[in-house]
Amino acid sequence: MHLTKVYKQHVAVNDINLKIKAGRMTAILGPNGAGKSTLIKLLIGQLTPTAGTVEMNRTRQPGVVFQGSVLDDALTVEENLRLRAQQYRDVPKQRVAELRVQLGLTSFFHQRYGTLSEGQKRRVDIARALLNHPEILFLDEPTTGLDIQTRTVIWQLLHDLQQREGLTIVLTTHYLDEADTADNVYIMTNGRVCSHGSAAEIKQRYGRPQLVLTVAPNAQPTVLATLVQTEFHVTGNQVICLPTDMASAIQILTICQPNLLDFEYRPSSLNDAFMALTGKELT
Ligand SMILES: Nc1ncnc2c1ncn2[C@@H]1O[C@H](COP(=O)(O)OP(=O)(O)OP(=O)(O)O)[C@@H](O)[C@H]1O
Repeated sequence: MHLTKVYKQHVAVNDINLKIKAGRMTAILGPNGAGKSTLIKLLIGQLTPTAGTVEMNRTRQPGVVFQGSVLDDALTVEENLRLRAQQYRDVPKQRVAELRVQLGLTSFFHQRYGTLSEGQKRRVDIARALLNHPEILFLDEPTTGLDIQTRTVIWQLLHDLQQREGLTIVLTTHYLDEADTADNVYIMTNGRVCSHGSAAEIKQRYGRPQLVLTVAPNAQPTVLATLVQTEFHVTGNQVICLPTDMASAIQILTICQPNLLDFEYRPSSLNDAFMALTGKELT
């Protein structure tokens, strides 16, 4: 609550209130330098806040996956996991074998960690963080630097863990499509949270749907005359309208139909919301 972290003069995290819901996936979305990693480090207790407190109801230590791995390149996947398992007091013997199956590590289980692909490494890192059966798993940008297929696999795996095991997941990302599927999203810029809620709520609050009308030759004046109550701009033979909701988009289409060659309806996206909130695109 009211978490703040100041590095010398720089305020990296500025008075942030965060509520993590048990058994859900929470995404902290923001561009590079927004303060996401600092926030995660405050939540797991790796950094001491300059002000504010963290309250966590849990019995076991949380699992944490950092941006850089803590595993040994020269050891195999199995050796790494067995070694790490020994560092906890009560990890049952079969836990490593369980995670091998659950995270799909079998085909490279006896391969040295340093020789794995980035996606394979990420899976082993997640297995390592789950050795002591944590109730909550923190991941700092788990999919950054991965190709799109591998990102999808890792993302699916995290959703499965959350849904099947009831694991609470908190992760940072700068990919909008990933945040879109989380249960709860916090949008961060310059150390502050500028919006939070479900992706659908944020889109509804800040996003604007677009209706793109491709207008028949010479019909533009007629179409524009009907748009008295709608914001729009014109590019070539296209009129880009910003209706307030789907119902008003349908109304525009009904009135303009005789003068249209084509149309496209684009529902509001998290990117629109991000732009509306920050004036910048999240790239
Ligand atoms: N140890 C430190 N000393 C001074 N400034 C720091 C330190 N760590 C981070 N910062 C600064 O704090 C700000 C937030 O950094 P942080 O790593 O939390 O951002 P981020 O959102 O995680 O970015 P990225 O996506 O690039 O990891 C940045 O401006 C960064 O330069």
